[in-house]
Amino acid sequence: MWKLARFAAASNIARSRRFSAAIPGPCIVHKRGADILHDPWFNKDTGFPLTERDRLGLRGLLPPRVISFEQQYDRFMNSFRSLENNTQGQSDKVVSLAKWRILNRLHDRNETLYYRVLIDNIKEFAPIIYTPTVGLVCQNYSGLFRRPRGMYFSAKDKGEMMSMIYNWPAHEVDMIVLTDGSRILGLGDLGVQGIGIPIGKLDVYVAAAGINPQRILPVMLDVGTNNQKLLEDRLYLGLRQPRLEGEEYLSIVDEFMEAVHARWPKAIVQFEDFQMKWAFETLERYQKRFCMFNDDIQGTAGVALAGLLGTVRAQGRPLTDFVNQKIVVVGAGSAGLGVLKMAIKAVAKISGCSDLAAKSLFYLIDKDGLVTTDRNNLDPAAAPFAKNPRELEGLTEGSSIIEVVKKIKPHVLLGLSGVGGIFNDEVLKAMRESVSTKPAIFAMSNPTMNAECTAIDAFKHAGENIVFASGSPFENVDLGNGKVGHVNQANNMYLFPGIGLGTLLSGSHLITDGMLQAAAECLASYMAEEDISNGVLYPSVDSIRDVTAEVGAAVLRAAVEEELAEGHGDVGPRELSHMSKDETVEYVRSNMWYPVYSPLVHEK
Ligand SMILES: NC(=O)C1=CN([C@@H]2O[C@H](COP(=O)(O)OP(=O)(O)OC[C@H]3O[C@@H](n4cnc5c(N)ncnc54)[C@H](O)[C@@H]3O)[C@@H](O)[C@H]2O)C=CC1
Ligand SMILES: CC(=O)C(=O)O
Ligand SMILES: [Mg+2]
Repeated sequence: MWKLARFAAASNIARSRRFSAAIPGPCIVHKRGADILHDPWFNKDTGFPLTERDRLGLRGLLPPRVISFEQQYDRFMNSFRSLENNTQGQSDKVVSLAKWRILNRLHDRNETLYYRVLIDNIKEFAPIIYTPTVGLVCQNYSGLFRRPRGMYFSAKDKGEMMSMIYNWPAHEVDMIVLTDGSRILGLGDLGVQGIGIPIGKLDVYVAAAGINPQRILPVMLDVGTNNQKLLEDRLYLGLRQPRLEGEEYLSIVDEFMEAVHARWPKAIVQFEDFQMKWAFETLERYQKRFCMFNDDIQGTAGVALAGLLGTVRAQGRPLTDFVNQKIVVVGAGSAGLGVLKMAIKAVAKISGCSDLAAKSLFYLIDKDGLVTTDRNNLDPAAAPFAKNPRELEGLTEGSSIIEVVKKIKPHVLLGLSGVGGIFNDEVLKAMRESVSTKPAIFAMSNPTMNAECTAIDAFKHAGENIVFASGSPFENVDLGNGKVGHVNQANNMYLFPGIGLGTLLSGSHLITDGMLQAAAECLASYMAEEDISNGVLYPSVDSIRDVTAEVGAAVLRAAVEEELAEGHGDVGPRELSHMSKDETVEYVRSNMWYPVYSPLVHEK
């Protein structure tokens, strides 16, 4: 399974189809006139052809000239570029929010054009609709709020959810991203303002996986907030009460999950940015009952694992050498522990060693330092990864990052702590003594200001031969003499879209460890040897649709193998099981929605 095969990089369909002449199928619309102009799904702005204006009662509601999609696209991009020029010299925050606003306005007005510009410019726009700017948007949500997007279920809705779910206007929903706002990126409890995260994640689903935007649903479960500043903010839009705890909390999530399942039994629910205790508890509670996964625990684990395997290859070593690596993980939360769980299984599988032997490679550090069995009140979730201090020469319970790095000289230093800058100059300099020929530094926390270190500092202090990855994007680093330090983006966006799409097309009712492992293996084998040896561990965000097609196919095939695939639409389980690997990739790719103006046909 863990053999590496370079998948033929398929051509970038999004680019080649940009303004393709193929005539799209008609789209039935049940409204007319101004109602269509105010519906972002159907609205074409000035792009409605004259015949359509007649058919739909739009004559006179628009200026007479018809503007082509290409012209509308260029007009938007020109406005975006002018905004960039006009905001030069202003603070990053002001510029980022201005960019988010202009994209959001388009999203609110004309979804087809919005998703087209997003797909075509994903590398440039992902940092605006996703991390890091989405973090800023969540922090400023009350002020930025103009119109609602998605659904809000609050503690006050207890007993009502089963009927409320029918308030959502779309008949079908494939993909739901759900948060309770309790751990938004590395920004902590942002209460109802965390809705920006499901919205951003689902935009990535549309751009990367071609999930039809009419069939997505961002959801906020507002059970209160423990963020005192928000509770005191007069303009805060969520419930002004402390978070529900214990059974009261779980009963709200249970009710929501039952309601979703009742209306859309096949919808996939992605849990996102829940604080650790609820992230693990809800995963445990629902994974065998509903089609769901936790992106921070499971999606992140696969992306990190692909990176760890990449670092073994970057050293010119075979994957079986994974078992000889020393890896320090800083952050024992949902993300860090998810990574450890999956990575330990992978080491054991690749090298044939026991889980215990595999565990010995990893050193776990949290806010109280090195996690050992000597710790009082050792968190049960972290306990399986705690070191026995008797086996650690020179290190003790609570040893600091710098002490651990100096002593262990790890191959990899991986941060999922949410604490900006904790890989300080001293820690990074200590990585120069790493036993690896190509030490790896993964500063995976988001958004940018919460990254454990910057890319520039990593290359400056740890040396030019490192492999570097961050959760939010950084520019590549100019090392002088024409050399460039490559910055990888190690973000779960490389996996969750494929996990969702592959599961959807398989028709599986569950998302199993096997399906998630297939996703991780696929990403791990995506990059060619030559790229890896140059420190390029992950593909460019530009090719995210290609990556997602491969990952989706891997997930689908795993579901077939586990006999969970029930098929989707006209394609049943037998047809799925007869597809070759390449045919599966093509099948997944051909099911990606692509934004074009469809002729609208009115039906009462
Ligand atoms: N790149 C990616 O794809 C992903 C990145 N993340 C990021 O990872 C971070 C953590 O997420 P979760 O694990 O869900 O959070 P969490 O709150 O569950 O865990 C944070 C962990 O960091 C530890 N920590 C806090 N201060 C520390 C310090 N000074 N030194 C060492 N450890 C410290 C805490 O003890 C805790 O174990 C967030 O910033 C999040 O944005 C999360 C998921 C995916
Ligand atoms: C990327 C992501 O899921 C996070 O930072 O929480
Ligand atoms: Mg997350």
